[in-house]
Amino acid sequence: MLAQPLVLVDIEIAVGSHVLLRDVNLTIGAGETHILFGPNGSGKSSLLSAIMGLPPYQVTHGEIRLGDERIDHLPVDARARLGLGMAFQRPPALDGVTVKALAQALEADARLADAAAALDLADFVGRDINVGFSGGEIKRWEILKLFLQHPGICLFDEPESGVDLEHIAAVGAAMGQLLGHDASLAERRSALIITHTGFILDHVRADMGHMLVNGELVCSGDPRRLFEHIKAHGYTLPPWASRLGSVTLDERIAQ
Ligand SMILES: Nc1ncnc2c1ncn2[C@@H]1O[C@H](COP(=O)(O)OP(=O)(O)OP(=O)(O)O)[C@@H](O)[C@H]1O
Repeated sequence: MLAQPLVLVDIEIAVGSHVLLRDVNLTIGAGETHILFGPNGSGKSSLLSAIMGLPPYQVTHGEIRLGDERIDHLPVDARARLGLGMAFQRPPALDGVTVKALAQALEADARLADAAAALDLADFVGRDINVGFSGGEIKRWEILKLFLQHPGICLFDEPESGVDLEHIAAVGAAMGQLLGHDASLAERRSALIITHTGFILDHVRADMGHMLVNGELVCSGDPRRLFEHIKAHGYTLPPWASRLGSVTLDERIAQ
């Protein structure tokens, strides 16, 4: 599926009456890869879940657009059909559904063998999805799943966490291949990637980085520079980054 721009306009995300994110404005152009940084509990996974349309995360203000289509009122399956795909941080086990069966349902049999081999999952095609998989195997399966689904825009929730040092390069290389980072911009997939370690920056062409603190996007800028700043100074506002939102970072952290 071809990449399309994903646009978030002034969105607020809540679970029941509890607001988790507010004033989020973000545009990921077709074929672009954006990186999302932020401390634990800042709302990164909630943001990805709300974009994907997963309950209980509700968009209570603003709009999410995929290409020309407004998607924030659509159920998760409709969003998937329009080209959104997500590699989950903690996906469920699917008893009775094998990797091979899902590949067949997605009409992706032809892609299965090579992609599974690249992710060292060739022996897993007959197994039920995530049943008895180790933490690292689950993460590799989530990337393989996106290879089968071929979405136009991929959301990755900490794809490296729990992956050992030998497999981490394979995960990074597979993500780069999935996103088409050796292809022209028109042939690439778009992506929004949550990372704490920054490992993915060695493997994909990241176009933009964003910092999320206390449920608000506070700044954006060059992803490598932003990551180096976070390593040196924590989740503080870099003087060179474009500031977003209406209050200062210190004010936001104090809230
Ligand atoms: N279903 C929910 N009900 C109530 N609160 C929730 C729910 N989901 C998330 N939260 C809260 O929202 C806040 C943000 O959680 P989220 O998982 O999005 O953070 P995160 O930035 O992804 O953190 P981490 O880096 O630790 O994975 C947390 O305080 C969390 O407890």
